[in-house]
Amino acid sequence: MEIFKTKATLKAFLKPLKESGKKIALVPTMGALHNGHISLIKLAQQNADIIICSIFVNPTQFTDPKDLEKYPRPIEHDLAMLESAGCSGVLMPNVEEMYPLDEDENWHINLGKAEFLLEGEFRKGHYQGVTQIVKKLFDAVEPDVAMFGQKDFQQVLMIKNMVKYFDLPIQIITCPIIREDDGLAMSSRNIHLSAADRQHSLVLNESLHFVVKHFDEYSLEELEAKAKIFYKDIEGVELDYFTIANGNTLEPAASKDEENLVALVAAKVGSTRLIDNMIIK
Ligand SMILES: Nc1ncnc2c1ncn2[C@@H]1O[C@H](COP(=O)(O)OP(=O)(O)OP(=O)(O)O)[C@@H](O)[C@H]1O
Ligand SMILES: CC(C)(CO)[C@@H](O)C(=O)[O-]
Ligand code: BAL
Repeated sequence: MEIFKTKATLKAFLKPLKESGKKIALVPTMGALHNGHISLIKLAQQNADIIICSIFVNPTQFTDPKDLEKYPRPIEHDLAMLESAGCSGVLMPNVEEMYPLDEDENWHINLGKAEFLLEGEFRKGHYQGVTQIVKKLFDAVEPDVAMFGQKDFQQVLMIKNMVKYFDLPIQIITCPIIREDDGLAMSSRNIHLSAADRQHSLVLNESLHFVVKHFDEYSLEELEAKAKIFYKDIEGVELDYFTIANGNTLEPAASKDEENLVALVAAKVGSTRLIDNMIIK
């Protein structure tokens, strides 16, 4: 597995591979890898010949400086995981490599109304930062396909909008959510959960599961109300939102008959903010 600190060395590595017709996949990450990330690598291997993973904790998508500061960075562990997963190359740039210019501060593109809902409401400007770095990574790698996890449901929608905005010839593949045995969605931030938080965090999966299981029995209002009751009286858990939304617009579902429905949740568990979702249909 090759390790690249600069875009130029990665481009030089990829050039002959592209010329010989190899299909390239990019798996963008912020590191602190777990089996969710490895599932992205494995799915990439089914869709391409050469798999490039990027590890970059992107400052422009963090709205809370403490969140950025304490983001885990276990680099040796990450490289060992990628090596044994059969990843072809890793791009590990520093901040100057990705943001060399003052103009970088001016990034703004139209991502549609959904940018401002849900995560966009709680993390203002988050998706401008995400799409800015993903565009830079796409420019550096020029992949045929790129893999993103359904765990960040809204992120996938924003990336697809960014791809449309620039008319990029890149296929976006969404990977299912990988969970721990007890249902908690794997996330790099889970490492910050105390033993009590870890127990309390199960409420996200349980409330989503309830909505999917009982979807036919109740109205949308009843489902949301019942899901929110799960969060009452759990010490240290603070619900940011629980919504049943249209999977294309992320607007609250107006009717149970809509075609794409998804339940999405974000909650603070102790000092850690977690997100999760389940597709209803
Ligand atoms: N449990 C999971 N199952 C599938 N994909 C996942 C999972 N967790 C993260 N991913 C995907 O991995 C990619 C990189 O995500 P990232 O490095 O931010 O990890 P993360 O675990 O989501 O971390 P955090 O949520 O703490 O930022 C994203 O496309 C994300 O959706
Ligand atoms: C896509 C991404 C790597 C951009 O920094 C990040 O938002 C993530 O890890 O989901
Ligand atoms: N996994 C999404 C990246 C973030 O939380 O900033």
